[in-house]
Amino acid sequence: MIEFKNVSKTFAGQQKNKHVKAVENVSLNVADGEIYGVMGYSGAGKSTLIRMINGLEKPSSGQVIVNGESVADLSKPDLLKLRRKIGMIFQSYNLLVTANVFQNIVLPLTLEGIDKTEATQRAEKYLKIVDLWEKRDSFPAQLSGGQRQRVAVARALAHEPKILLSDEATSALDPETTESILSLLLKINQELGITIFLITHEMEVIQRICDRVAVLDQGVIVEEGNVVDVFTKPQQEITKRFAGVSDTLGVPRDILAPYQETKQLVSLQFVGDSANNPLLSQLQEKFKITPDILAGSMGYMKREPYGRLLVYLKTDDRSQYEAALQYIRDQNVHVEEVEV
Ligand SMILES: Nc1ncnc2c1ncn2[C@@H]1O[C@H](COP(=O)(O)OP(=O)(O)OP(=O)(O)O)[C@@H](O)[C@H]1O
Repeated sequence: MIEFKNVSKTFAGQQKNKHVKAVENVSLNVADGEIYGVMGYSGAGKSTLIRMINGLEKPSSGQVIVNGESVADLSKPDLLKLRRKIGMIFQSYNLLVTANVFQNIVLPLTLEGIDKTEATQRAEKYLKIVDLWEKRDSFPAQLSGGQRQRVAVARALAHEPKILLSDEATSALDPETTESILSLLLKINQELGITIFLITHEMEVIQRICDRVAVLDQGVIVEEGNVVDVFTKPQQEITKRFAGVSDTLGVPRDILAPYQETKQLVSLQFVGDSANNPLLSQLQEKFKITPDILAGSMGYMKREPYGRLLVYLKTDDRSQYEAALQYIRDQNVHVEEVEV
């Protein structure tokens, strides 16, 4: 549905002959119905990348192909048609402040030439989907950040797009509101079949809703794949930083130092069914190991339960320890020894 073929984008810099390579030789494929996330720190090139999908930026080389058509080669009218099939939401919502919620949806539709009855019906339908029908007469200033983003989502959906682009849509929201917007995006993807392409610097966003992820560093994709694989077995340093795998789940290193002597401090990651296994009590039973839990977290990776634990595997018998590690791996739990 969306394909980047060896795409690079270079901007002229402020000084003569100083060019900025915002995106470099990016190739990726987003399938119909997928939620695809691009993650990277500020300045990595995420905005440039997403803006090439709806032709707001043109590649310096390579091609961005949407629905089989090269975006940069489209005529003006065809580009406009394509943009109608692509909705976009932003961190800053971009609502009309002088219009109420209902008008915020209806006005852009009528400007596009859709008749008033149809526009009104769509506004009602999509405001109900985002659960804001009761707020239809309110103005943006009277809404919370999460509600404003819901209006923006309804406005995008009212154009009945096949693709929704999300540019840091939850970055300005608190964790609870972020969760409600992310579950809305999941619902839209599943119930309306809309393909979602999002950019973010928040790992939680990727983990919660994306099927696949690309990690962008200085314009280059350094790692790409299924979200569970990328986060449980990150290859690149930057991905590890995002995933916090080599991390100690926030436990200060001086607290961990005494555990480090025996080198039996491990981090465990459980996904899906393995999250429900009583693994630690099995270690005790089978290997006479006393696990000391130093930190832990539990959440979801998309719909799968996902847990992490930082555990000290207490035993004087090194061979039992090694056997326990193997046993943990056999239970499909990802285990890594932690260096403090
Ligand atoms: N129009 C432009 N002219 C010159 N340089 C630009 C332009 N747009 C982006 N850049 C540069 O390209 C690089 C990538 O910027 P981009 O905005 O795509 O990154 P980003 O990952 O979206 O960052 P952020 O999360 O901070 O928005 C940066 O070095 C930026 O300064």
